Amino acid sequence: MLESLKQDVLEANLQLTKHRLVTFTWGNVSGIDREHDLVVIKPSGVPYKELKINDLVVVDLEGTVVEGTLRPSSDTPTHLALYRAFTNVDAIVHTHSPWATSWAQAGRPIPALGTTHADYFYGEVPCTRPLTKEEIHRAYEVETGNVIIEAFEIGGIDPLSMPGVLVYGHAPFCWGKDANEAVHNAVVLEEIAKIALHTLQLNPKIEPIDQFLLDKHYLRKHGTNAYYGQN
Ligand SMILES: O=C(CO)[C@@H](O)[C@H](O)COP(=O)(O)O
Repeated sequence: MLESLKQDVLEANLQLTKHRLVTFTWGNVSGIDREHDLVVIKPSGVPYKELKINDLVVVDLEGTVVEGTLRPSSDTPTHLALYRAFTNVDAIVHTHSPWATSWAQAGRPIPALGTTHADYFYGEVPCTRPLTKEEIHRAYEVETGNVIIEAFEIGGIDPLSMPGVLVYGHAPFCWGKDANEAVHNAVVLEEIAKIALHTLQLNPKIEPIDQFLLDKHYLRKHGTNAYYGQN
């Protein structure tokens, strides 16, 4: 089942190592078939170089394995929480990319310091609050999803204009309309995390870019009158 989605999710998972967003078996990519509410996700702990399409696991939104012989990613509950809450997101990627992970471990949102950032993320990339001890003990991966949802609800942030988040003390999650776009956004997040850190080292007093410049760059790619590129 879902052969086309599986192929997209497999290729996206393999892109994580190509773009050096993960080491060993860290990270994971999933995609959802919204017609059937079924999610295809990477199996837990399988080295990417050994990953095959039949290793991918299909789960429903409650996390029940519908197809597959391997255990799904340990982060599956986080992906499922996000799919339930962000209904216009159809693929999710989690990485431990070092620069974005450094911001997450520092508990700091990534400010929009330049146009590279503004082309993809409409404002600062949020960082969640820490999970409480109770949340960690009760349901770590589910609660990781819940603190992401909470950050977007409290901030009034649209997941479509902010396709990424930093989980406090952990690492980033990104998403998109398909698995390839989700990984693309994760690559950009890693780039802007690196650029932002260097920018602040060069000038600790630098302020985020003005709203009109943020608007100009974000909307030229993503607005109703977007004109960037060829299509
Ligand atoms: O965040 C973590 C561990 O901190 C996970 O991303 C693992 O790094 C990958 O887990 P699996 O998807 O292989 O279960």
